[in-house]
Amino acid sequence: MSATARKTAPLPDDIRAMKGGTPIVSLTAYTTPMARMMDGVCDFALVGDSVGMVLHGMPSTLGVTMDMMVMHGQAVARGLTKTMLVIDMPFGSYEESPEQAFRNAARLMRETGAAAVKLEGGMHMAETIAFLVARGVPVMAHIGLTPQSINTLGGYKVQGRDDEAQALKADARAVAEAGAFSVVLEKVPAKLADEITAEIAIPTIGIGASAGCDGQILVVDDMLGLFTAFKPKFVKRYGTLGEDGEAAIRAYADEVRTRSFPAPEHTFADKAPGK
Ligand SMILES: Nc1nc(=O)c2c([nH]1)NC[C@@H]1CN(c3ccc(C(=O)N[C@@H](CCC(=O)O)C(=O)O)cc3)CN21
Ligand SMILES: CC(C)C(=O)C(=O)O
Ligand SMILES: [Mg+2]
Repeated sequence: MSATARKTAPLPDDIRAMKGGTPIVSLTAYTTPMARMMDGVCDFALVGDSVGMVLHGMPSTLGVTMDMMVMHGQAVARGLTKTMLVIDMPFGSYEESPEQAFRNAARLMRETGAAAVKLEGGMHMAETIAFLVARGVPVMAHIGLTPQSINTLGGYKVQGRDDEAQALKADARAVAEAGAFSVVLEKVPAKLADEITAEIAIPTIGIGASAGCDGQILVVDDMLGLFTAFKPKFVKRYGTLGEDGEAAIRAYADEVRTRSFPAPEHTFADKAPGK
């Protein structure tokens, strides 16, 4: 069933069941109004740790904290009734041990109402994914370009080219076998993304991957043209909100300086009407 025909949000198993069907539609969301715009249109919304870069001006996602994820998760949850909420586990909140991952995943779900968490990593996170799933935490995996590893990956580069391809396939298999209900493939060659999509039993969600993935995700501020500090090649701008906002602010500034704003209809008489 598509998100638009639903009365309630899908569950992780409903997303899993969309493998091979109509592509899964998703975007990031960090605030209530943005969540409302996509409610019932997207199948799931992700409170991404990209929030640090997009809303807080951080240079990478490494500085994002659990408290930030909880606060943005709560804001997004207030705007969703028909779209599933997924929340990123931030850097440092899950890598140490399965127990640490469970403690923090449980906090994210308890305090935000998210249906699932997402974490970065393939084979080396398989044990943690299985530990979480066994304890009631649905997990979306994220492999390929994993921005929390920017300092060991050496840049936001395409992953899985040439001799890296087999390792990326092994990561995809490992997270699927560990019980993840879906996996994000970020910035991997299209042919490799198609091969992984054909090979594993769970939906692949592409970002800079392939139209053949089982679904797609983008940072909503990127696709709206609202975030313009950088533009990855995989971003398509469907709107010009950044430019529109700048023009609106300039128009307001001009009108204030010329005293044409506020106009009479924006001001109040000293007697109430009819009195
Ligand atoms: N606004 C935004 N959009 C994103 O997609 C995003 C974030 N922030 N923050 C977290 C991660 C970081 N991601 C990024 C960040 C930069 C590039 C980028 O600049 N890519 C260039 C090439 C860079 C290189 O080769 O080193 C590109 O053209 O794709 C890609 C993905 C994806 N995620
Ligand atoms: C781009 C998506 C997949 C993400 O992890 C994020 O926004 O943090
Ligand atoms: Mg993320």
